[in-house]
Amino acid sequence: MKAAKREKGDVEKKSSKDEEDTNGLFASCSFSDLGLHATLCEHLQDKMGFQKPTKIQAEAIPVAISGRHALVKAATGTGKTLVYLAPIIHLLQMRQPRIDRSDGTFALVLVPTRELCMQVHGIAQKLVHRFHWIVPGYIMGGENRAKEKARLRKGISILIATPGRLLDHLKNTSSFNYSNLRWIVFDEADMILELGFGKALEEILDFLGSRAGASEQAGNKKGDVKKGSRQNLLLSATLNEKVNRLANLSLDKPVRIGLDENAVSPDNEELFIKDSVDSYNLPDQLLQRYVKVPCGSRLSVLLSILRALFEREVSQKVVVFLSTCDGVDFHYTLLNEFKLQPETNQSSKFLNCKVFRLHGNLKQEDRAKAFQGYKTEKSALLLSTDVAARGLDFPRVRCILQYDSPGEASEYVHRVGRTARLGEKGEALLFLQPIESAYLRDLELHGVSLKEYPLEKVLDSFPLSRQGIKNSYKKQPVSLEMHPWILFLERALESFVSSEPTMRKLARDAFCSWVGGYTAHRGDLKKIFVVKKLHLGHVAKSFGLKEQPSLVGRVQAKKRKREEKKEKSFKQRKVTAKKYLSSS
Ligand SMILES: Nc1ncnc2c1ncn2[C@@H]1O[C@H](COP(=O)(O)OP(=O)(O)OP(=O)(O)O)[C@@H](O)[C@H]1O
Repeated sequence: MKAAKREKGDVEKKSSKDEEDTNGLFASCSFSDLGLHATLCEHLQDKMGFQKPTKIQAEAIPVAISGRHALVKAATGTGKTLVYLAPIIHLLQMRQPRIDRSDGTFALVLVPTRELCMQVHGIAQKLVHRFHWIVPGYIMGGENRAKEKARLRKGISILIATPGRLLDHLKNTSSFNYSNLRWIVFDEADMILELGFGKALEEILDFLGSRAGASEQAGNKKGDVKKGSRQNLLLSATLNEKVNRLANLSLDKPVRIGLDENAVSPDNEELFIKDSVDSYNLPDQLLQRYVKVPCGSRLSVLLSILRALFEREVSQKVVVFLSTCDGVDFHYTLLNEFKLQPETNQSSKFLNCKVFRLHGNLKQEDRAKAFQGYKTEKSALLLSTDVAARGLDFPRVRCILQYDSPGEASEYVHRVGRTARLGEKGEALLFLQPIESAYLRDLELHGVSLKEYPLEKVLDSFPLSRQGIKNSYKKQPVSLEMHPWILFLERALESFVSSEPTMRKLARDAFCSWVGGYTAHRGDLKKIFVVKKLHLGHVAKSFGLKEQPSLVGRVQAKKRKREEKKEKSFKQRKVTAKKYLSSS
């Protein structure tokens, strides 16, 4: 019998899920029907528990094997990573003579975030298990450049990279050998562009000699890149017209997969996607709801919902999306330290679960720890900015809370896409203030419609007698702001935040950043998220503050700090220049 040993406990679960295929996600063919090498198919099945390809894999893998350029759009969690990694590994392992590290990089995968970089690298490592001569590696912001240089010098066959760091090495690492480069993959292409890497990508394409129509690549210092056999792939769950320029620059007569007929323009070679309002596919089994909460009650409602979720099911994973790094830090500390007052006879933590945080201002090692930690934990809460919104595949996430609303509808789609992956159950809850209701209509334009969350029922479920509160309110309906549980929690939160100087500082910083973030909405969303309509005192209350911190003072202090910093580095430069001049 074949090596039937399973690597992971959940492999078995996946296999049976695949066989059932209640969601029609899987194709009826096998991986070998797609033309993949037998050893790779065996590994996919026996070691990774992938019994059958998903529909998007069945459609796109043969195209990728054929060598054609492709634009691939498919819902979140449908297995797009394998769409490019499997064909690349299949074609690389076939090469005779066998490829060697000294041949340098054959495939380049560009991703928008560091966590996605690590994740794709992890999958590539699993897939090359039986092909030890193929070496995956990654380079990304926040990592040690010298160590990366050493790894590039040794040779990396499949290189996964974030754009900024890749460009850095293209410019500064002379031993980086990409003369055999055959594939460039843009995973989450629209996000890479959203993050402002458009120009960097163009420079990268120039360096790699992969800009469409380039005769001899301008600025390619290597100049010896073998051309003609390039294949580029562009993928995302939300490919929209914003990627047209990149598609034009990097793709040659691409096959369009998963883009509906109306969204493509067959007569215009240059316009790959022509949708003005894009409609997005979301998993059918995803339960999507919204809850309208007046600003001042947001924090206590968030805490109540989280508590209800973890009380309902002790072992589960939840992600809360927030708009700013300061917001994540404040809520992270609060959730780790807040306890209901002793008068309630309850001194344990308010939320009985492990809490992780992820955002771009954390040190790289803390980011990596949080990413790995949340991934392996069976029951935990992750508080994150949008760094976790794209591509991350945390197993068994049951619920996504969008506490701060996303920007464009595409961001909504990616955030909720962290749950209900590959046929799993999942629910998503969007927080809105009553003044932001129009956002629901914006989502509807993109084919996304949400039901209302039964907040009152959840709040009423808290045993108020435990808190020493009379539950006579039940006799007559009260507004959310007057709900005894909410009033009780608000008081407890305010007294907790005001009694702890660290908490107060975190709350003030989070408040200021939140208001800043609110003003940053773009385009039509500016008409929905109008900062002037906000009651800043209520915003302050949503950070447990009794009074609204002064935004003006804060802005001035920030400016002063910036100027002090500038001054200091200018003085330092002067000293260094003086030293240099006197020694020469
Ligand atoms: N054929 C398959 N059979 C079983 N599981 C699979 C198969 N293909 C992929 N998976 C698993 O499905 C999950 C989602 O895959 P992946 O992360 O590639 O999705 P995605 O489409 O890239 O999602 P996103 O758009 O969010 O980035 C992963 O856990 C992956 O291991």
